[in-house]
Amino acid sequence: MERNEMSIPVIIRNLRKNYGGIRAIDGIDFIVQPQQVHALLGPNGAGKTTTLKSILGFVNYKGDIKLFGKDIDSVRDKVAFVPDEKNFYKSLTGEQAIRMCEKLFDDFSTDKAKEFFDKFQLPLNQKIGTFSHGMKTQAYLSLILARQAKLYIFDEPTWGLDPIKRDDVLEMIRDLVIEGSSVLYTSHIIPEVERIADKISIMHKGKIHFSGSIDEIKESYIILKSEKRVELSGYRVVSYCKQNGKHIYLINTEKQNFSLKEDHEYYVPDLNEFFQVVIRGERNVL
Ligand SMILES: Nc1ncnc2c1ncn2[C@@H]1O[C@H](COP(=O)(O)OP(=O)(O)OP(=O)(O)O)[C@@H](O)[C@H]1O
Repeated sequence: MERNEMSIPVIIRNLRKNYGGIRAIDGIDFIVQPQQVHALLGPNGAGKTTTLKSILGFVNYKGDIKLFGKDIDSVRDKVAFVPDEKNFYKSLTGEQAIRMCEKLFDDFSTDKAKEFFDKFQLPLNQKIGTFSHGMKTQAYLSLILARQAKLYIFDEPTWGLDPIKRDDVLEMIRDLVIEGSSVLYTSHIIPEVERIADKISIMHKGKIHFSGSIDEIKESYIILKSEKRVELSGYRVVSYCKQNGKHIYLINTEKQNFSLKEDHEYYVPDLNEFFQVVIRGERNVL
């Protein structure tokens, strides 16, 4: 093992996972760097949850996953996660769940957990199984954020939350990296990703199609939209799709001066436009 791998929260190399005949993950690589919020962004069925389950050792997989240079079982106490299915504490009240976490996790703060329950206005004496979807999400977040983990993994952490709670949770996630931890989370909500992610991996049909920052998107790509097909030989067209009757080209302009004689509409894409062309064009743009 290289020495510096021990400081890297997640390294994934050639991860593959099949469920019977379904190829859920098709050879992905990515790295979660220290003190970064890394978002795994993709449409339904992209393989995001399966990637998290593989990292956490909840499913068998092929390929290599290292957390702080080690296998998950050696570092489990440094990793806190909110799963996609929130059934674990359903027969417990908030109070009982907090007591259980106290016993389970050395890094758990009872005071912090109670503060979060209070902040989210969750009753401590009601069974978590009777909570609404949004309340369950908040209860799980309260129990996880009360830990002092080195790596936090969230599967759709804002699922079912109202806009105010969503904003609070996004701020809490940002605070984790300010305090020195690292975060990997899944989402398909682009404005949320735009707000808090340092790095974004776009996943579709089991593959990572882009991994980088919003600044890298803005510095290295343009979108060209046209009513008719455009001759772009000589340019690096990395993805193409047709939408609302328009031809849309995603062009990598790195180390190239982009100039067209004809009067075409072209501009620097925001994350939403970039995501749409990558996914609709089904291209790996790296
Ligand atoms: N237990 C399972 N058995 C069989 N197929 C599965 C299982 N879990 C996931 N899959 C399949 O693997 C693929 C990836 O699913 P996954 O849940 O990882 O996607 P996702 O990106 O998290 O989707 P979503 O955003 O809708 O939650 C899908 O085709 C899904 O049907």
